[in-house]
Amino acid sequence: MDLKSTKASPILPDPAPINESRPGIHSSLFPYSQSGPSFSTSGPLIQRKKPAKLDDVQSNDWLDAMKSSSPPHKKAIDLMNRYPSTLKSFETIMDRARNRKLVMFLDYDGTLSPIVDDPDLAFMSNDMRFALKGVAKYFPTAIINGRSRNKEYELVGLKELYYAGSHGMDIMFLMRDTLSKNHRNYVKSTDHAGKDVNLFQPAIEFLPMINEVVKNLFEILKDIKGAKVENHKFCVFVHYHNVDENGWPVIAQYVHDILKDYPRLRLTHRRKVLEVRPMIDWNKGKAVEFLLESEVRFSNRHDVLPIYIGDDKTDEDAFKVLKKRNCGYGILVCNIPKESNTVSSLRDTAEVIRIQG
Ligand SMILES: O=P(O)(O)OC[C@H]1O[C@H](O[C@H]2O[C@H](CO)[C@@H](O)[C@H](O)[C@H]2O)[C@H](O)[C@@H](O)[C@@H]1O
Repeated sequence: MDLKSTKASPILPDPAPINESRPGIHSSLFPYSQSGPSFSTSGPLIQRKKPAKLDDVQSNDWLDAMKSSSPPHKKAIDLMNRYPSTLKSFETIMDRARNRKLVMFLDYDGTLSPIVDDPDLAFMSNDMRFALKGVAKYFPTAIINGRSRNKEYELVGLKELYYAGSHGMDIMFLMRDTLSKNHRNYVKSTDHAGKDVNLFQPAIEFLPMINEVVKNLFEILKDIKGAKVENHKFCVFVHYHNVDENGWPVIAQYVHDILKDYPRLRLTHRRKVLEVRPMIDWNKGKAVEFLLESEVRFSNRHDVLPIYIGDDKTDEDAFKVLKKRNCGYGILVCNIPKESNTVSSLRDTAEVIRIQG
């Protein structure tokens, strides 16, 4: 990545006026949408009352999106024609890795730990930890996930890794004075071993706003049985895995009511999770480019072989970067057919352990 480009702000320009063609729902609730009022840090007044009508979410796509993002678990289908098993091409990958600097990127949820209904119980196995430690001994290894950086570290617990939390909006990397001087998105800090590190936080100006939203969501959803709000520093997640489907419209309306006052935050639908994050041009792919550049000075080197293993839609941004640069390998962890920018796949976390072993 061109270093100069990291100095340009990834913050998207102020949104345009409200989209009148979507009555009843604020257009900021659609990805990269355009919408009204300017940046507010004072925050809306949240009144904890049951939404009288559910017009906003019912007359729009919210409920449909919640349902279609949360289908019942499908039976595993053979993916081998579409994305052949990485286990089969592993020798080829290792051949290409000879005389090159391999750099490993991994997602956490669904990649290092199996997907479970309660996000607090998404632990990785000791076998996985052991395998990961083995990889990190020889190659720079980074975890890039939607959770907060601290949470990632708490779950993985290996000091020798790089951690990029909040979908890459909170990257910890080693000191490079040339990179870190006088930029508002760089923060000096220390890692878990007390070593000096830099943080790159492209959404740092959104922090007060996100904190307000977290507070309001906790307050308004606290009595909804099964609803869970997760604060992941630069993103917030509302899980409704354990909420009865009749309660989904109420959750949708509450979240909608809060977000309509924050046009610079966007909402995405994931499987039984609503996700709120800053509307900035930054994602896991940009985080990969950033780490490759800051840690291995990638742009001047042809001997670097990045491998990215992930299972989620958000990992596709990283797969796309590798594909566009025509370098390295994106590996999809998946046991159902879906569109992806990878060329090979692993079925589950057990296979992720195998290729690291
Ligand atoms: O980095 P990602 O792969 O995009 O995932 C980030 C999210 O991970 C967690 O949610 C996912 O795993 C949960 C535990 O297995 C599961 O319950 C949920 O359905 C998955 O979406 C985490 O809870 C979220 O806050 C993260 O955003």
